[in-house]
Amino acid sequence: MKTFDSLFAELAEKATTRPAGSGTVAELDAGVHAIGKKIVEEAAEVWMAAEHEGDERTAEEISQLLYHLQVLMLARGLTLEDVYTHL
Ligand SMILES: N=c1c2ncn([C@@H]3O[C@H](COP(=O)(O)OP(=O)(O)OP(=O)(O)O)[C@@H](O)[C@H]3O)c2ncn1[C@@H]1O[C@H](COP(=O)(O)O)[C@@H](O)[C@H]1O
Repeated sequence: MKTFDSLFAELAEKATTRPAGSGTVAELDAGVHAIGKKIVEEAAEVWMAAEHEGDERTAEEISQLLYHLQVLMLARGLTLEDVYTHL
């Protein structure tokens, strides 16, 4: 099972090697503005799932939000440590 840290390592590797067909690479190429819009969209889906759907759907939406947050971190050149220092 992936963790937040292992997913970040995987995405950082993809950002460097840029494999064909990677959604992460496509999202990075779309830029911070597009990624930010995706984060807002996913955050709303988390909210709606938590209020109106079950635990499984809510967990799935949260995972997607975490993914897009990590892509934004990579787009900005932020590391996990940069974020963890504020926790
Ligand atoms: N965890 C995720 C992940 N969560 C969300 N997403 C992307 O976010 C989209 C979800 O957006 P939506 O909520 O709008 O769902 P949707 O409407 O069904 O999808 P779209 O119409 O937006 O494509 C998915 O289609 C994926 O493109 C993710 N894409 C990738 N990952 C992980 O990242 C790894 C690397 O992915 P690639 O870069 O594509 O190889 C994968 O192995 C996965 O583990």
